[in-house]
Amino acid sequence: MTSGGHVQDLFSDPIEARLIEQKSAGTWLLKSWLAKDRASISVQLQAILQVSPLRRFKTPNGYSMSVGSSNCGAWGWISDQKGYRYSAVDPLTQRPWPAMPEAWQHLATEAAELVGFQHFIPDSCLINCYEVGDKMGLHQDKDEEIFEHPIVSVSLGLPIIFMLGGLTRSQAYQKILLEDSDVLIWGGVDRLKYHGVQSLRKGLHPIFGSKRYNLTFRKAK
Ligand SMILES: O=C(O)CCC(=O)C(=O)O
Ligand SMILES: [Fe+2]
Repeated sequence: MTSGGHVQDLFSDPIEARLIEQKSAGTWLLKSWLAKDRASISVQLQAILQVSPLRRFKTPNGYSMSVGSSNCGAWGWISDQKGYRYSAVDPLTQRPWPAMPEAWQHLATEAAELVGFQHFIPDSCLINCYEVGDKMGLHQDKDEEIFEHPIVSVSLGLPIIFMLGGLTRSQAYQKILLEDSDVLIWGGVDRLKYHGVQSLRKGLHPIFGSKRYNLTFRKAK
């Protein structure tokens, strides 16, 4: 192998770009963390969506959410006229949500551990699919029974700007670029921070096409 080829190999290996950035007292960004897993995650994701397809949940005031959503794991986050909550049954299929792949649970547990959150065993994975123009306004994740565990959020496909705000809606937010294979973790003093994402911009990703998927791992119950 020529030395040029060797350098090329090193720098084209996405694993080389793995990096941990602390964004706030209780928030960490793991850059390119899942690059080596994304092809298998994509296959597992499509299998899950065959069983429990993406759908746009209705908010309690009757609007459709901008993103398409589904779940896997024991508990799925849902929304309808009755409010936001966790359900063991997919309201679309009237069957339990697909099981959370073991590899997914492990990656979420390991990522949390890496930044100091022990014993995080998620029982819920919300799947969101963003198409061009889709966004999510500032909100808190507060439908879980306890807030001792962090949120582990995996980004796949096209990049998006994540907004990390404060503990009140009116506080200024920092912008965090989330790219394919990044993992964002927030917990502890940041667990109830307002957050959201800005509109997805047009693009084409080699595996995920014109979309961005987000997997949000939580301990719901
Ligand atoms: O798509 C994201 O990165 C954030 C999603 C989110 O905050 C949620 O589903 O509660
Ligand atoms: Fe959220």
